[in-house]
Amino acid sequence: MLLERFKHRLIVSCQPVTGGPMDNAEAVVGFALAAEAGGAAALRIESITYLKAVRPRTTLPIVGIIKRDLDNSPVRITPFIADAIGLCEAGADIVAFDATDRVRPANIDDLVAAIHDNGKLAMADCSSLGDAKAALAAGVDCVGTTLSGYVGGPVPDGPDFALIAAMRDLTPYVIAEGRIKSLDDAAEALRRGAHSVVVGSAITRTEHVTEWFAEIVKRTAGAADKPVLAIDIGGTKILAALISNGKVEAEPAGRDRS
Ligand SMILES: CC(=O)N[C@H](C=O)[C@@H](O)[C@H](O)[C@H](O)COP(=O)(O)O
Repeated sequence: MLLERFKHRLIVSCQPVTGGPMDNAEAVVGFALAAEAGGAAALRIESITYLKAVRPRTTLPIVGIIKRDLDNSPVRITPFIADAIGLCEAGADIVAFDATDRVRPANIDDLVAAIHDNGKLAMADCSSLGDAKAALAAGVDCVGTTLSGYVGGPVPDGPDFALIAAMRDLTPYVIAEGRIKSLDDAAEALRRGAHSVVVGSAITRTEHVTEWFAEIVKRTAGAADKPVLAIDIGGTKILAALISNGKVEAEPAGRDRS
């Protein structure tokens, strides 16, 4: 089964920042081939144009999506049946779509039927356990935590590990996705029961990664001039730099929805 090809493996989402210098087919193909060279077992590609550019260059399974900004619905990921069919025809192996319980142009049953009629697998991008339950009842092949944190309120800093674990009680095919930014995050997702892990921004949104580093470097400026405390623990001397409020903070919260 196709899902077994990326069991306990990495999926790289190759979605550049919209309108940025990497937002072109050449760069997306470059990201995809670099991800494959680095050991990714599958790719997530947005738009028919980029899917058509990447498809002939790799045999890795591709999760295809189309993003749209609609006036009458907050649903962005593969909102229409025609989008799902277009992705199947352009060579996606799996079609992912927004499976949230919000006003939507196409219902989930019809999306799943269209994807399956075209011989492809359906992935539900969920925001909650309820979304996952409904999507599995509609016959999706796998569920992702993709939209957790993106359906209202502030976007959290880290991944939704609790949702990964809760989904794992419903199906073994849980794709951990969303704000997985470090090696520890990826490992923790597996420990919580993820079938595979999607990393996007931390690998293929150069602007975001640069911003994370730029911010921490800026915030830590002057730290070398602050007093350094030597702590003796069990005979081992540990030097703890006293930086502003006493800790070096992690990267700033993500803000981009591209
Ligand atoms: C919320 C939404 O629209 N997520 C999108 C879904 O395809 C992408 O913008 C994300 O980059 C992708 O899910 C991977 O997540 P991260 O970039 O955090 O590793």
